[in-house]
Amino acid sequence: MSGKQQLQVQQEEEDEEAKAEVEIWKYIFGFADIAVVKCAIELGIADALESNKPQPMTLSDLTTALGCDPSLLSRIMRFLVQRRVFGQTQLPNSTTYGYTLTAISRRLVRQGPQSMASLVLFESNPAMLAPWHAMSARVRGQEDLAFEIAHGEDVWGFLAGHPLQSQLIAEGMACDARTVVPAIVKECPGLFDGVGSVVDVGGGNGTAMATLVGLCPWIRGVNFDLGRAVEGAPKWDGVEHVGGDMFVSVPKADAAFLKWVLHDWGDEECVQILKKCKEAIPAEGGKVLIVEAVISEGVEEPGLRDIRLMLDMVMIAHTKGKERTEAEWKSIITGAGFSRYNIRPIRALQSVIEAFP
Ligand SMILES: C[S@@+](CC[C@H](N)C(=O)[O-])C[C@H]1O[C@@H](n2cnc3c(N)ncnc32)[C@H](O)[C@@H]1O
Repeated sequence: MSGKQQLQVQQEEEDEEAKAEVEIWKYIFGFADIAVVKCAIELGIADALESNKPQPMTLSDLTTALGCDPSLLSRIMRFLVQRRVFGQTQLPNSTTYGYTLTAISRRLVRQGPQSMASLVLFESNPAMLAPWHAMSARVRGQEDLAFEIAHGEDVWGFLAGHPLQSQLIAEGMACDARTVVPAIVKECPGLFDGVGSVVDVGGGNGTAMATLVGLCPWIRGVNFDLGRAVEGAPKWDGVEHVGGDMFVSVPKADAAFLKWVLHDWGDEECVQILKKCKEAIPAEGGKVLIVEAVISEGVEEPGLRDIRLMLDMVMIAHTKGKERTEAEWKSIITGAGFSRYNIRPIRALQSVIEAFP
């Protein structure tokens, strides 16, 4: 190696060290992001800004509206403005600044059409954070799931006995359903042509079916989930709630829809669930729509890939499932007896996998 090359290598190493010196702090204090956003939702900061729209709110306005300590609130806002969660703008003819919503904080408005607030509150709930501390034990080979190590039962057993968390998951999943279902309908033209009925298997509180029926009014929707999940669910036009166990049987329909259900389960359970879905749809013209992430090597948009890999870690912490590659999807789909499948990517964490009997 020439002297010049040696100097270049040395410089690169120094740059790498300098970057790492900063980056390591993200891992030390990474929880601050989730905790402060949770705090902002609980305080109702985005809701106050939404109510005052289009006027920005000064610190004094916000302090009065939320009944908060001004000095602490200003530090929270400084942190969140730095992350572009909120914006800050100088008021006309004034030296005072006001806070505004950004594309991120519009998703923190509790009742907003793009709201992801309930999903933040579900994932940051102490019961859902506890299993993260048991990940290493599970990875080292402890048979119990991380969730079981933390709570003594799996997530579904736990939710059955904890109505607050059960409601949080239902509302959290509904946030995703409200954005993903319109993306599916828009980006997969023809997907629901000639489909008269759809059963959403593990459909939670029915938001996905209600959204689908709203966009495709020729569809009769069935929202199928565990009895306790559908008992308290809201009533939706065009959607029938049915309680039951997808490992036993699935209500009949032209198409079965499974969003963020199979990733909660191991391969064996996925094959069992898919077989029950196959029994529920017509052998001719029926299909199963699996709305899940597909982890691929290389071609994924890097930001989405990162979140898909994060979601895979959530699966270790909370379930016995995983995010799957196309080869892994193919294995369980063919294992359940489907003859063919295709994958339709959408602008979301999930793709739509169509599986045909
Ligand atoms: C992660 S949530 C997904 C909810 C919904 N599909 C969505 O994406 O908005 C998984 C759902 O599976 C349901 N589930 C779990 N075990 C089930 C079973 N044995 N039979 C039917 N549903 C079940 C849960 O109650 C929960 O609503």
